[in-house]
Amino acid sequence: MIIQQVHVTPVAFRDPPLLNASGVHEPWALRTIVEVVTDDGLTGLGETYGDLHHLGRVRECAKALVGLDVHALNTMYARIDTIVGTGRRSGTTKEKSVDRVFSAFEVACLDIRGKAAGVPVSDLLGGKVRDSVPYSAYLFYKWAGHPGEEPDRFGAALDEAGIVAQAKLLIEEYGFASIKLKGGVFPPDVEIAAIRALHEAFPEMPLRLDPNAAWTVETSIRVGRELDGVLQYLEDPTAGIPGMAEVAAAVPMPLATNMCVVASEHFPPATASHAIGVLLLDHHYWGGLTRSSHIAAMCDTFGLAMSMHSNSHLGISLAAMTHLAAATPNLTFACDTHTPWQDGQDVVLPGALRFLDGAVAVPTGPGLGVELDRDALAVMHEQYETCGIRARDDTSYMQRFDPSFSARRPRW
Ligand SMILES: O=C([O-])C(=O)C[C@H](O)[C@@H](O)C(=O)[O-]
Ligand SMILES: [Mg+2]
Repeated sequence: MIIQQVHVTPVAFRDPPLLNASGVHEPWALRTIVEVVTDDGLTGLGETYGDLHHLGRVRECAKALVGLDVHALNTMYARIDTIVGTGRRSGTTKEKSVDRVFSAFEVACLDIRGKAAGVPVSDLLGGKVRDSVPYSAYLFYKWAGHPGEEPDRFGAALDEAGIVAQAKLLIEEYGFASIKLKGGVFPPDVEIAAIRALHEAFPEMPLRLDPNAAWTVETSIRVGRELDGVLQYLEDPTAGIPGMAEVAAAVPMPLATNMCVVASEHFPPATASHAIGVLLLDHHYWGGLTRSSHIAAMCDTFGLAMSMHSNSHLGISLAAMTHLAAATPNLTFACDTHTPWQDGQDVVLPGALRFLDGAVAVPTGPGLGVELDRDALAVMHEQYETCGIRARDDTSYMQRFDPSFSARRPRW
């Protein structure tokens, strides 16, 4: 199974104006689609970030993988390290860049290996321990529509009533059984009120709040204490391992992160200081599915619970996330997904991945279990060509409408 060709296609899809601590999502989200083709005619799919700088690296590395066997993942990683890492960056930054580029190719190779063996990717990761993977309703404060455009079908969510209405809509359509609110948008008391309103509207549902480190240690402790008994976990209230450790020691609920533990070298200080109780896995930056399984084993060793992080993504990523979650015994909590916000837009043929009661059934066919929709890929690539966006920049987009906006952290 020798790699003969690698196709790398940037795509763009519509994204609603979702608010966060950095600003607001632009009208188009970007992704890069990777297709690895072997000499025996098998094709594997991968999906990764779409920013131009990253796309350039993915393209450069794709050429270096031609001629390798799809099993030669260590050689593949070393080649990518030579191109992306050596001499250009050091430490965590270097490792993260290599992992980010490697991930899409690793997923595509696992897709091929699963197809060749006639087994799902979850089998290659040790076998599924659950038949379906629960996801949470990922709520965002949002504008009714992008400025100058018609409102989108989700409408505005700029206060607690809007957030509760959004939760109702997503739960009705997807059946989610837990809720995450993206915070760091309004002063903490406003977001506390939104969480309380959600608790009142959905008393049985586990709730999480993620302000993306928009708060000081003091604010984080105050919010954590006020939301005692209401939050399942509090995600990245403040920046950095030492700050998180201070908060963790003073609040009743566990702290989760996709910000302060993002490379292996963060494990020793984070575990020694008990900074986090939950790690959000993300194969896109942890170096693919196999390496993510190793991270899960590390979490098991250190007694950390697990959930999964997401960014705006399409169906190849959802399939990969679902296989990984299915084969991760210690994945404790429902995973994040941005799928509802893509509202049916996808590069894979419909039908393979379905949400039922908030969960996606683990595909049982060979490989990832999703097939590329070539027409959709062409349309989304054309959208990429014409949309004018080449890198995600929530802050500049926000500043177009509010020049005084600052993404400084901590803000409160
Ligand atoms: O858990 C998180 O930090 C995220 O999901 C990061 C994302 O980039 C989110 O903030 C977003 O889509 O704006
Ligand atoms: Mg987060």
